[in-house]
Amino acid sequence: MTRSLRFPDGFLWGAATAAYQIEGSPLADGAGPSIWERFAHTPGLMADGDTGDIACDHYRRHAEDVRLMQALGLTSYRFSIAWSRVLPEGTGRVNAKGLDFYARLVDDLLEHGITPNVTLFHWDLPAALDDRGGWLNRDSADWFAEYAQVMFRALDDRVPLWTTLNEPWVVVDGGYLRGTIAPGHRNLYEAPRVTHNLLRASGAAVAAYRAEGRHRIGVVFNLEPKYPASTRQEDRDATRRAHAYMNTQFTDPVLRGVYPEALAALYGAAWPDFPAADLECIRQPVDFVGINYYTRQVVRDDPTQPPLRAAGVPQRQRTHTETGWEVYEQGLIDTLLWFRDRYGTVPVYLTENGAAFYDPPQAAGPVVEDPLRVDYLERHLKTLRRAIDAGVDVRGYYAWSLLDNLEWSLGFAKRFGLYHVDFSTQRRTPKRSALRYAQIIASHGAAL
Ligand SMILES: CO[C@H](O)c1c[n+]2c([nH]1)[C@H](O)[C@@H](O)[C@H](O)[C@H]2CO
Repeated sequence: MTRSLRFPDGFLWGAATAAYQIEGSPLADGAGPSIWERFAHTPGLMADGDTGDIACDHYRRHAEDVRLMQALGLTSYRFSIAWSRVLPEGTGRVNAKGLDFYARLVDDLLEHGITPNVTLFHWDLPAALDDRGGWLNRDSADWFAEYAQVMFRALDDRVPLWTTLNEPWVVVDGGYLRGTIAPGHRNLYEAPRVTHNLLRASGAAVAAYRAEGRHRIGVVFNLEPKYPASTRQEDRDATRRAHAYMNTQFTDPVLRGVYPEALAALYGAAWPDFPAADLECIRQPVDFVGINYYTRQVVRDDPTQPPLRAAGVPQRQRTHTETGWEVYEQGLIDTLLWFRDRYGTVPVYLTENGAAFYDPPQAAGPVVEDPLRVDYLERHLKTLRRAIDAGVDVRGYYAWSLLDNLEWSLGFAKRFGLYHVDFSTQRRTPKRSALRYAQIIASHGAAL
């Protein structure tokens, strides 16, 4: 007798996107430039010279895309606000046309029975604020709280789920340590200060929400479980460092009010002495946490890789995605159980999960066949069901992504979408994974 895989009543079935990756028209109707406008137009930084100038043209095709969501039976849609579309200089003047775009999108979603889940910051900081120091400037917490309050006052009557930040780790590691994403810095001393100001900003926005919000607000972390490559003490220590750097550097301050002790040793002289009052702001209680899960990392000691002194060990015996990530669904339940055991019963949404696979060129038929993505989706949803059965309070799942889109500096070649996008015609075509997801949604999981 196989146990039913039905998900709990009220569980949300969603898909996720982000403004700069899908909208296009980045400077339309009075919008100001973001740091991604600058980064993407800097020669040599983007694969194939791809930019978000058009992307999926969602700014103009949003009504069509909401109908695509309805066709799948989605009950929720996670998307981000382009901060500089609403506040062109980042603070002060509000661009009514920018705000109106998001109000119309929210109203359209609600008319189609789709719950909006709104991310305030998905990496596209207004360029005008970067000119004032960006996340290196302690004032960034106030700038973000001001922007958040504008959005709460405009849309909180219709938006039941808000998140402050998407994946602060990626901003810190990619934007300030490795330079692989905007603003493209490579500075060990900047990294922990940016972590701190991002978390301060999130806390300030949550505090602003408590003053007038009527619904729920959280924050989104990418969590990647780390497994030692061997039982050697050096590998176990390296695994602990990698876990602190990528995971608890962010979850512990927000959910426990302290940074992991390992960070001071990891950053050394670059580790600042943060005022205790800052941690009180950062630890503002959240109503839920979004977790983005894609893969795991097997870790070995590597003294040649400062500051982490750790390296990933390829698991060549297993399927990998086009972004080089191992398909490892066990890591999802390991992560969710770890999260619950460490932080208790804070509700969780799986706010991103998906894979880029090479979708072979296909005749322009009604469906793009993507068997590897179907398998990835099924593996992870079955595992999510196991985690819920084990007592983890998971309230929803968001496939990354609704559409093939701009995979940041990797460009358009990495395709994560449930819908294939022909970027020369903007034609959307459902992939087999979209149809399978629709079937799973229609049965509330029983069809898994
Ligand atoms: C480090 O992987 C992260 O969990 C992660 C993966 N992803 C993300 N974060 C971002 O939130 C999305 O904007 C990306 O498009 C998506 C696919 O790469």
